[in-house]
Amino acid sequence: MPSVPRVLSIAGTDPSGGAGTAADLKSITAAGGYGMSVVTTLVAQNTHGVRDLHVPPTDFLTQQLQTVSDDVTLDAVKTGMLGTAEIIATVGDWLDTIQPKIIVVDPVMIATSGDRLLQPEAEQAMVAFCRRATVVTPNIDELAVLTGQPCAATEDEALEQAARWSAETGVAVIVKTGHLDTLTVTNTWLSPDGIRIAVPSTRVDTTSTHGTGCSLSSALATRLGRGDTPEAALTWATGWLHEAILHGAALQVGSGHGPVDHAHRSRRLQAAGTANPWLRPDAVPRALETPQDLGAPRVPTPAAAVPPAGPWTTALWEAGAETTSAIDASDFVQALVDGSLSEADFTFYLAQDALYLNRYARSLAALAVRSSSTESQQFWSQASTGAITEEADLHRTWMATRPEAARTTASPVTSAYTDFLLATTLGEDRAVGAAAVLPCFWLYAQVGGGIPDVPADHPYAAWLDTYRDPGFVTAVQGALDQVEHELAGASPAVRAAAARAYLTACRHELEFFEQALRLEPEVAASRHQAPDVALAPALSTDATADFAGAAR
Ligand SMILES: Nc1ncnc2c1ncn2[C@@H]1O[C@H](COP(=O)(O)OP(=O)(O)OP(=O)(O)O)[C@@H](O)[C@H]1O
Ligand SMILES: Cc1ncc(COP(=O)(O)O)c(N)n1
Repeated sequence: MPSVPRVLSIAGTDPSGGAGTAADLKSITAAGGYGMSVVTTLVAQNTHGVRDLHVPPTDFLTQQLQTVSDDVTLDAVKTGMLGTAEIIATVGDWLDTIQPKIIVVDPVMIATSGDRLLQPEAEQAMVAFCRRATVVTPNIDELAVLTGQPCAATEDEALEQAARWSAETGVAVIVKTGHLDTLTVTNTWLSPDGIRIAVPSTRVDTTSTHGTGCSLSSALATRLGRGDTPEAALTWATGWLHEAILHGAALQVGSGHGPVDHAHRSRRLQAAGTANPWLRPDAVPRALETPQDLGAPRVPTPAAAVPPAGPWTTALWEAGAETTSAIDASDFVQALVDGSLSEADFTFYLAQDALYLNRYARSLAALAVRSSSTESQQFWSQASTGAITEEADLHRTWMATRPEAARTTASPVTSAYTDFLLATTLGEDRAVGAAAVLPCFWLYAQVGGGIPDVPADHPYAAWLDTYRDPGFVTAVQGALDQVEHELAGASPAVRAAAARAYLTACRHELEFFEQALRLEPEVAASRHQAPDVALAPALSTDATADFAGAAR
């Protein structure tokens, strides 16, 4: 199996780039595959709808298909808009000859705009075509046509329809609840033997959903084609698409139902991977005589959940506003708060947090050693004890049942942050060290202050409560008092170094939060290699139980 799966999309076109072949190629690329494209129908459409269709001669479709398969080994094939019974028959014959290992069929019938993309008289041919698939991805209306049932009004009804059809045909089905009026959109993999793998995500309030079905099926085909298990493939595809939908509107493409941002994740990773220094050389002057020397805030300053302790910490808060706002708006924090963060991502985050806290506690102890007053020594010592106690709590509660998380080692992002903290608290002036440890206190309290009350069944309710703990807020106030005092008494040059350390630590915080979203589920994939044939029936109940606890 090559590491880059070779995936062929067989679909219609969308010159505005949101659906069809364009969406498929972008999704295959985003999912880590090499995308290829055979065109069934030329569609003159944009974000408002379809204006015209042109169907090239079927002979030419056959030529396209054969030209690709004569030359390239296909790890997965995804079909989208087929349009007519003749095209369905042509693609069906070709598939029967080639017999690709993975066939994902998105039985496209009607576009979001309401335009027909499959001739009504071809519906039954499409139903029969679906029997060739490894997995089909109908929306609620397409599921009704497939099963010959009335349109399901609830998720349970849809699951029941799909389960019956799957058992009868031996083909797995993804039940998608995007078209139902539910707060959570769930994609459920249903195997013919009744096994269900449900992957929920929070519904995004947006009109940028043109091409979501095309994108999900292409990403799924790619992940299955590279050997992922059904659970790993569907989890990845759903999470990636959720992010793409969230950021679709920002593309400002068209004035109807806009596309999703297929490339959002790669753009984010590219930005995180640049070698640009975090701080501009002129971000902080060489010396700070007064707090005002730090300059006016470049962006609107969010209200601080725990107020600054005086003019110096006010100036630091204003200077760090850009990063503070970015943390609040980050996908990780949003997903943690709305509960859509996957358990694997959350477990990774907690495991890194435990490693972080251990070294953070040492940095706080270093400040205690170097303190010049008894009060200050007491404060840093108690804070250090608090951090190490919290680490022990994490191990006792969450990680005790997740041995692979307890065994993990520090990520590059965690190491960079803790190395910076230890080097600064041990090697720089005490005021600089105090400023460096402040963001961990202050920005956690900030995230906590912005969290709405969550229902008791929220998966991370207990963890979110720790952010708002009154004892923690008192500790934050104590840290602010220390930094305010240290800066007031420091030289202008040391104050400038302290401001730089504070801003650098703010940025480490942002990277620390977001790192869980940069994980690839390699470990899960390699532990659960996809079987060679008939993916879905090969899944055992034991395997499904194991998925639930699989680490990345
Ligand atoms: N508003 C939304 N919020 C979150 N996820 C969504 C939303 N709309 C769609 N999705 C995601 O996109 C997937 C496909 O969406 P949907 O159920 O609408 O399929 P579809 O009708 O086949 O798509 P298409 O619009 O391309 O025809 C869903 O299963 C879900 O993962
Ligand atoms: C060529 C082609 N294939 C599929 C769709 C469905 O996508 P949507 O329902 O989001 O418009 C489409 N509009 N065009």
